[in-house]
Amino acid sequence: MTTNKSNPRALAVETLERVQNGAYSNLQINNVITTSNMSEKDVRLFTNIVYGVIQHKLTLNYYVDQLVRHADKLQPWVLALLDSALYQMIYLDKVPNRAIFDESIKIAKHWGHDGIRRLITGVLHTVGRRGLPDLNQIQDPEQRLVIETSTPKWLVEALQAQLGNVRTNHLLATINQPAHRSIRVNRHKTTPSELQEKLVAAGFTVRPSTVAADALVVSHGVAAQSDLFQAGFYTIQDESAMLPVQALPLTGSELVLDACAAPGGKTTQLAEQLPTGRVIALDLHAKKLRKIHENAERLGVSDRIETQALDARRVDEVFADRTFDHILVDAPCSGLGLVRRKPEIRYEKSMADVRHLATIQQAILTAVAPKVKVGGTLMYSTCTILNQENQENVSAFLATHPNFEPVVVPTAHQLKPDRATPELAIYPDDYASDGFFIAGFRKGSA
Ligand SMILES: C[S@@+](CC[C@H](N)C(=O)[O-])C[C@H]1O[C@@H](n2cnc3c(N)ncnc32)[C@H](O)[C@@H]1O
Repeated sequence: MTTNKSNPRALAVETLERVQNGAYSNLQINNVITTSNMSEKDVRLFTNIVYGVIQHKLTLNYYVDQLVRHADKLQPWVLALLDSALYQMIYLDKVPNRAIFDESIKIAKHWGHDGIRRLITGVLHTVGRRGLPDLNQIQDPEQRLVIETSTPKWLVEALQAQLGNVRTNHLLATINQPAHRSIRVNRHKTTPSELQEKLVAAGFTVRPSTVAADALVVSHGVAAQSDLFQAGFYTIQDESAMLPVQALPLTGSELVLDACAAPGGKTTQLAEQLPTGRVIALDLHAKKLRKIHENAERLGVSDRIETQALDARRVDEVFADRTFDHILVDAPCSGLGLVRRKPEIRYEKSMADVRHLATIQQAILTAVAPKVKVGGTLMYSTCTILNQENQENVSAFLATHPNFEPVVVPTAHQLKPDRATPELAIYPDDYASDGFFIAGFRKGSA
């Protein structure tokens, strides 16, 4: 199938087909944008259609099932075309139906045979005349929530059990809103107010974060394309992801283990605060370590970082007990807190994955615990929002490690005071950041 490189709708259908076949949406989107010759306005439409269809996938599938007999037999590209046309009709107020009809039918004609053109024309005209199938026909309230919010049943049930129905409804009603775009100020080179001034002078709109002390929130401007980024004045990182390092009591000369470190967002954050200290950064995958070096070079802190490919569950083979002043375990996790940025993540995981990851997380915590010096801190974090990978791991760790006690996670400057608890769970609808979880443990004795 060949696509005109400047047609945002055709490129969106092609991209959606690839995502249906297992490709990552953010990588595909970046790839298409860099190789296409779309205008800025068309890039926005293309991105909006791809993310929008993925965000509303279960809702759109429901409509297609109601509107097309044997929808399960449709070829992936035909389904992607129907989904993207319906998405535009339902969710994009500013795009006239005429344009959606004409463009979709043109794509159907270009790629398909006449039967497909007739199918697409028929479906779009039916919706134009009679409106959409009514979601209230779905009798079971839980199934209705699954379809309305496009969230798999297992995840709806897990959230309801954890948060209750009211909070779950609020969270699911907001997961398709955009997350803040934020950057972390490189304290090794500048200060938040100085960088803010420089960015404003370069045409950006930025404000200090209410979540993390070293974060600025960018509402206008492409942070990854600025000369200030290339010169290492900041790194791109979510506000909530800055909190685990911010919560460590660093004085500047410590030896810190970052047990699950690539691509190095937190390794470099640690290094920026250790002028006379050192970070040992581990990752299971050797090829990911290169990214840590690239980031550290750009930020000017590479001489404070040592990397090593190692399974964190095997630290005992390499390091003596009580080697590190502090240890950070930013664990491999299901990543459900990133749902605003990676909308497909909710369809890719299952409760079995969550439980499997929880066993790995516990094994990592157990393996690294002896390597913390007495009086040092073991900081645990994930970018997920389910208790199974968070609070349940904390309870299991404390139950089996009586020599550790929970420490209050002193968070951001303006977080709600009632959040100053031993554990900090941030949900995506709290501050429009990624969902994150942080818990700290201080070692009281060997
Ligand atoms: C959540 S990511 C870390 C993100 C990183 N801390 C940052 O801030 O940029 C988890 C990382 O753990 C690594 N990983 C997975 N299993 C591991 C293990 N058993 N030991 C060490 N690293 C592991 C993954 O390759 C992945 O890079």
